[in-house]
Amino acid sequence: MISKLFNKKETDSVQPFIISGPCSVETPEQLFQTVEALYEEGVRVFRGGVWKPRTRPGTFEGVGTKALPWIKEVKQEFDIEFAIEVASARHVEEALNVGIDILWIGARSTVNPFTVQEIADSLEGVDVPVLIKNPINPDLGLWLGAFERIHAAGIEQTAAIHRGFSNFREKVYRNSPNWQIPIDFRSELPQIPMICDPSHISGKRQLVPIVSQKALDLNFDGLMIESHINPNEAWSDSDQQLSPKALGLMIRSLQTRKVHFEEKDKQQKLNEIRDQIDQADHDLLEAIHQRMALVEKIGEFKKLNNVAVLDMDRWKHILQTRPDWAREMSLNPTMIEEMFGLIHQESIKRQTEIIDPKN
Ligand SMILES: O=C(O)C(=O)C[C@]1(C(=O)O)C=C[C@@H](O)C=C1
Repeated sequence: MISKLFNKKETDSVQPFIISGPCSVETPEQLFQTVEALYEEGVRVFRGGVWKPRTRPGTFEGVGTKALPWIKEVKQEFDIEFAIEVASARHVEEALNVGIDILWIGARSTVNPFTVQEIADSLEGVDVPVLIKNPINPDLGLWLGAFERIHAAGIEQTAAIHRGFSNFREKVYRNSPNWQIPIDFRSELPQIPMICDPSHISGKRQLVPIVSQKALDLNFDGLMIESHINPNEAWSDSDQQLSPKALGLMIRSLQTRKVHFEEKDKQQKLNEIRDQIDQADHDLLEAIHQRMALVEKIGEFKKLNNVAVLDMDRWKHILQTRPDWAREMSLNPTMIEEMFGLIHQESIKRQTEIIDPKN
């Protein structure tokens, strides 16, 4: 049940917390059959879209309010909890009236502070867990802001859902994972459980196990995965839904990891390697410090001879050679290119301060 997610301690087993269910609730039969099959696979917390925010009009926008009694019925039949997406005060009211257990705020709502505030206001005095998906654009502040609004309304049980970020002509993912954003989120709000939604990141079912495994390797607390009794016939997101059987198989095949080393000698070994990393990082900073001193020397020289700070030819040469050197050392050339981009930016800043201290 969802309470497990909020009571999880760092030392607890790393079994991921699973929420599953169809992208959309379509018919009473589809809902019942999907829940029944997923229940057999061990799923106890369910999801199902009722009101669907779609990019383009004219596509299936969810069956709406009439799905709520169907959910109430399956909740009575099985001992389960059910989560639905809400995007307005009316949705919240209708969901709570039929005893929906968990609400989630979708990516298209998180992006809009007016919408989040409307939902927050409608939750004043209510005790219900709220899951908040990341905004569609890679903006950590918006995501954190949504939590601040919901917490200010008195909601205590909240969790984050990482569903990836919109992109342009990206070929692999439907929504780019940008893993650094949920990692940064966790360093800002470490007490908030983080769930990954591999279905929306992947966009195709073949990729769902890979993204799920990656999330577990990054120590996410749970997974929200779309599953449909007959994925190919689904009225929305048919490419990314798994059958309940496939979902069960996938969950059992996921490699779960421990959060920490348990044995003392292994922890000791880790500490030794970390000491070496500390030394390597210190050397790295020494090298950057030396480089900056040389950059400043050139800055003085340029000032004396009235030469401009930016030297495009030299910068191009650096941009060509450093990634090549990186490749020879089995380093990621793109990472090294980005690193030199930052270093060059700092060089320009320092030389500008030397040449023109007023700026
Ligand atoms: O080589 C120079 O002219 C420098 O000032 C050094 C440096 C660098 O950081 O390497 C800085 C600015 C220039 O655009 C090119 C290179």
